[in-house]
Amino acid sequence: IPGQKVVLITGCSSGIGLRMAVMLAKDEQKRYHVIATMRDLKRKDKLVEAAGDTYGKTLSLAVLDVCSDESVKQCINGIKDLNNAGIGLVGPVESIPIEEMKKVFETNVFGVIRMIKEVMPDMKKRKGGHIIVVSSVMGLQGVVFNDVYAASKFAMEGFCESLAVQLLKFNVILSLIEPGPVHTEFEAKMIQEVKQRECPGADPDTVNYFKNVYLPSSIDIFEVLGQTPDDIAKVMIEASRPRFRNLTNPMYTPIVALKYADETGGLSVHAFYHMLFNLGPLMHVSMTAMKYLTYNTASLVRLSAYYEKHKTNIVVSIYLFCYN
Ligand SMILES: NC(=O)C1=CN([C@@H]2O[C@H](COP(=O)(O)OP(=O)(O)OC[C@H]3O[C@@H](n4cnc5c(N)ncnc54)[C@H](OP(=O)(O)O)[C@@H]3O)[C@@H](O)[C@H]2O)C=CC1
Ligand SMILES: CC1=C(/C=C/C(C)=C/C=C/C(C)=C/C=O)C(C)(C)CCC1
Repeated sequence: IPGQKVVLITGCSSGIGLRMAVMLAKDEQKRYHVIATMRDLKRKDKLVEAAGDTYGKTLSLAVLDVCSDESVKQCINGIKDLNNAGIGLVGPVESIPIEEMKKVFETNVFGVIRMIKEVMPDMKKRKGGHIIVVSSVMGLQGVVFNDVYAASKFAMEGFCESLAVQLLKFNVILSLIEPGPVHTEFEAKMIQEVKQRECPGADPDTVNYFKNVYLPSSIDIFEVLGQTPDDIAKVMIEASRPRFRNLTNPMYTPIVALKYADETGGLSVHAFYHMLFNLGPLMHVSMTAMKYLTYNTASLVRLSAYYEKHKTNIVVSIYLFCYN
């Protein structure tokens, strides 16, 4: 259909990819034709059901594995390319085999690069196109026990930040989406991974911090700050014009912003240490306080001015702010 934009999305069997595909396909003005891709079509039922009568009209299905050159080459013909496929990995570094780490980089880093390499030459030739990459807040700020996953998202951010400048010369836009915690299979897989991981090679203290300190905090953070895949899809669709960075969760933004408030990096390292090891249940209270505070934009602005001025621990500053 003339004027209709073709959007190719990777990783549509579940989560953010699935909801993005459905939301674009259901666009009332029918502006998009979505090619929803997944590596295994046996997993298509949830998507087909959610797509309803858009399936076969504004939404079609295709097979694509971001880890395979051949699969990517066979599938590509898109105008707008949304790189969403990704996998998580948590655990003490000592206990994770290098091979497992490489799988994360193969999917989250080389998977994205492979897709971009394939769609980019045609976009440059046409002098138009939009590449969207689902990164993470962990592409900007590491989180304890997520070392390898954060490293993979940092790698992608560096790649995209560099490439965006060149692409702009060809009128091709590159955008990153940086969600905080989102309730998808990613969350369930993470919780299961922490519970099941045997952590060979890690000492008992480390295993204890991973299972009995990190896990409850992490579950808590998902509970208090977690967004839905629809929230993420809306951020992209409702943006009036494309931006390079798109943090989707204003409640998580202060956590990412800490590193910019102190160039020595000490503030974020010590604030996270304090939140994880000293605050325990208090963190739940302060996160909840932050949730209510950030619902109000004016208080968010005041809050960030407060950080700026006092360059202090985020949780402590929230308390001080509450009493001010
Ligand atoms: N959930 C969260 O808290 C956050 C997630 N993200 C990012 O969002 C993106 C989507 O994750 P989310 O929806 O949450 O998680 P899900 O696990 O629900 O979805 C991930 C999708 O990626 C697909 N996938 C994995 N490997 C490949 C591959 N080699 N080729 C093609 N598809 C593949 C999965 O397919 P299959 O069904 O075949 O496994 C699945 O459809 C990821 O990049 C993730 O890093 C970012 C911030 C937070
Ligand atoms: C435990 C812990 C934290 C956990 C953050 C988490 C669990 C973030 C999850 C983000 C996700 C899932 C991104 C996906 O790409 C904080 C807030 C840094 C503070 C220090 C203690």
